Amino acid sequence: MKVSIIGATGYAGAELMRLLLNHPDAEVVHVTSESHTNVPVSDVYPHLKGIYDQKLESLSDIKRIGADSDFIFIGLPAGHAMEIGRTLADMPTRIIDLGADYRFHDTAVYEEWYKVPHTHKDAERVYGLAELNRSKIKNAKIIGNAGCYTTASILALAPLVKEHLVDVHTIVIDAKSGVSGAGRSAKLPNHFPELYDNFKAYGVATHRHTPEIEQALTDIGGEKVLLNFTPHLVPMSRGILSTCYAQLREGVDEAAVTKAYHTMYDDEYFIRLRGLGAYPETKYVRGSNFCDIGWHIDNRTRRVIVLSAIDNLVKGAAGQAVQNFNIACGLDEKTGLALAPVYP
Ligand SMILES: NC(=O)C1=CN([C@@H]2O[C@H](COP(=O)(O)OP(=O)(O)OC[C@H]3O[C@@H](n4cnc5c(N)ncnc54)[C@H](OP(=O)(O)O)[C@@H]3O)[C@@H](O)[C@H]2O)C=CC1
Ligand SMILES: CC(=O)N[C@@H](CCC(=O)OP(=O)(O)O)C(=O)O
Repeated sequence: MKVSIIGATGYAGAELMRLLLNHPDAEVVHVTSESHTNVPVSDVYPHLKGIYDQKLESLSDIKRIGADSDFIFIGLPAGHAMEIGRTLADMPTRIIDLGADYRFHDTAVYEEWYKVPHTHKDAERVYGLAELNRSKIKNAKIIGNAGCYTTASILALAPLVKEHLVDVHTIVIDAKSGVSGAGRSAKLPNHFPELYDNFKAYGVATHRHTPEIEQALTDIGGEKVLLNFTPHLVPMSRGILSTCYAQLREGVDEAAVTKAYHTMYDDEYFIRLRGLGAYPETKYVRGSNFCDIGWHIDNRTRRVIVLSAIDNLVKGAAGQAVQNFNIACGLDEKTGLALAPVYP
């Protein structure tokens, strides 16, 4: 398969290159950047020297790049992928967007939270969270790859919501991310003295991943979900730990909770059930496509507390995109992704 990466100079793009260059069924034919056009990508990312020295191109010629690619992976800020999707709409090229443009069923929700008009409302698109949407991803023209905090949080809560074990109006998600989640461009809150030896929340009650998590959990349980989501920035480069709380429905016990996780995930290679009482850590998944999940029950408050850990750049972005690519190509989902985490 010939694949191209739009926005290859971003962190998600760089991680896509790492994974796709090692993928036995993918050939990376075009990589783009507007700020480093005509420069070898290995000048921007010296860790790729001698492995991939392809010159970066501008996306101004996206039709030619599209015509030369079976798949286009897009790693641009929100609001840019839909223009590409529209331009390539009549071509056979398939699109995997790592941003948010194609994640919502209702583009009005996107417009409300992302504050930009949606310009490709009638796009044939599917939500790209493999464990939930495999059959639709298989033949999709456009895959809206799930977000990073959202992947960790949805996977943690899905079995509880699916089996109706919790009151869906009581869900609280407290998530922590490494700073690569914010992208490569310089921003004051991510400047070393602001970040190092510090721990801070942001986006309280306003973060854009809130409606995405609500949409997926509503789809799974069939009951409208409204929840609280609070993200935090941690002074590490990669990783997300999501701590999710919900009130158990009457009569639900430890055994029912544990059974729900095993029923949903026992056959999922990338979900590692660490079990009741376990403490997943970001370091146990670093550089890999795994999502580790552990659950706890507080019998005093009748709350279930679920912990999930992912690498934001892998299962939260590029790895998930490659998993979706594998499904869309009819390949084994693990192709190019059977990587042990980097430890320590
Ligand atoms: N980082 C993460 O953990 C995750 C990121 N994502 C999503 O992936 C996408 C990329 O994120 P990330 O890699 O972190 O972002 P970065 O900021 O690191 O990279 C952004 C990329 O987009 C390009 N770009 C920026 N502005 C424009 C523009 N106006 N027109 C064309 N190209 C532009 C940049 O290229 P250049 O400046 O060289 O032209 C660069 O290649 C986003 O939608 C993000 O939400 C999803 C999940 C996790
Ligand atoms: C730490 C940090 O800043 N994280 C980003 C995560 C969002 C992101 O990268 O976008 P996706 O929606 O494509 O996952 C943020 O909070 O905006």
